Amino acid sequence: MKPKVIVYKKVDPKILEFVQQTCEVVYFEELDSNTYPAFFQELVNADGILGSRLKVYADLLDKAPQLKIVSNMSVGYDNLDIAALTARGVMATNTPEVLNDTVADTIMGLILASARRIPELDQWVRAGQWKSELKEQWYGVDVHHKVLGIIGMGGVGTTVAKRAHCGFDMEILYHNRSRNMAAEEKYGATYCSMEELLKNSDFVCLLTPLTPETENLIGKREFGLMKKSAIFINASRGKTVDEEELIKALQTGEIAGAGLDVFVQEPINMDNPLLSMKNVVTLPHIGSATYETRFQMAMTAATNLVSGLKGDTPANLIK
Ligand SMILES: NC(=O)C1=CN([C@@H]2O[C@H](COP(=O)(O)OP(=O)(O)OC[C@H]3O[C@@H](n4cnc5c(N)ncnc54)[C@H](O)[C@@H]3O)[C@@H](O)[C@H]2O)C=CC1
Ligand SMILES: O=C(O)C(=O)CO
Repeated sequence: MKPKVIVYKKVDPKILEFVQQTCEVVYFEELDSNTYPAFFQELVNADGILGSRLKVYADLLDKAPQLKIVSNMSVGYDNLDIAALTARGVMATNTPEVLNDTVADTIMGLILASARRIPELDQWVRAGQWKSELKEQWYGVDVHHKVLGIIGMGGVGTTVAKRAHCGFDMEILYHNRSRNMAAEEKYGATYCSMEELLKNSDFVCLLTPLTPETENLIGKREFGLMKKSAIFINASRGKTVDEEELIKALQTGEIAGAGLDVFVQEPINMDNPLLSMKNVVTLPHIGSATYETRFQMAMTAATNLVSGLKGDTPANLIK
């Protein structure tokens, strides 16, 4: 008998066909108040689940006594309680590497958009404000030859460093749990303390996973250490930053601007002050959201799922 799996995110039909070769698939394009009851019903005898963002904690695992593998279709896995999964002998996998280039492109987009004020000026042109030669008040700041500080020099961080160093002649500072010799050798990145990085960077880019250690990693003290001209970029998770302190730092001119792909609450509340700040560029968590990369992520997640259910060790087993 084929193992039973639930795919709870919209994926390309080719992904479903691949999984169906070895598994019986129950498919939900998304989980919402309409589909949750059926999802929980199917969970009772599911061997595997594939999707993203679902909080897989002990309470959910209690409803899934047969579960053998949780295949997360993202590299970040702060939605999984790894200790609870391990205690029950359930494998968990993620999708690293395949998204590095796309996420790094998004981050360069945020850096350029905030430094050169692209969304703000787009609005200005469309509003019919471009009536004479551009005045100094609309100038931006250069990105090339500036200092980029990367906190969390892993797969995505290294790929951002490559673009920034090779394409924009930027000087790279980084802070990480351990030295990244490849980034140092290939992209001239310099390892430094968090404090040094914050004091000396023109752009501070946060790329750590969300863990108990990194929750609110950047707050009042850290914004206070940054240059007043600094632009803060966050594409990790909203909770790695104290969002209230970010808002204050932007309001008081402690920093010059921000480019944000992630927020404490997603989708963002329309009354979030960040949305009314001209010096903030906001994106709806689109880091990896291209057709090509989402397909690769889904195929990686499907391959992990099938491999785990066949009794092999999945390539991206979270340890
Ligand atoms: N906005 C988006 O759509 C996306 C967001 N992400 C986020 O970015 C995170 C990083 O992704 P990858 O680079 O693929 O992961 P990775 O695991 O390759 O790199 C993370 C790096 O952060 C470092 N790190 C962890 N804790 C740290 C700490 N306390 N201080 C300093 N460094 C620390 C690690 O040593 C590692 O080098 C993901 O966990 C996810 O939350 C990733 C992809 C897309
Ligand atoms: O992979 C992740 O962690 C994301 O946030 C979406 O790509």
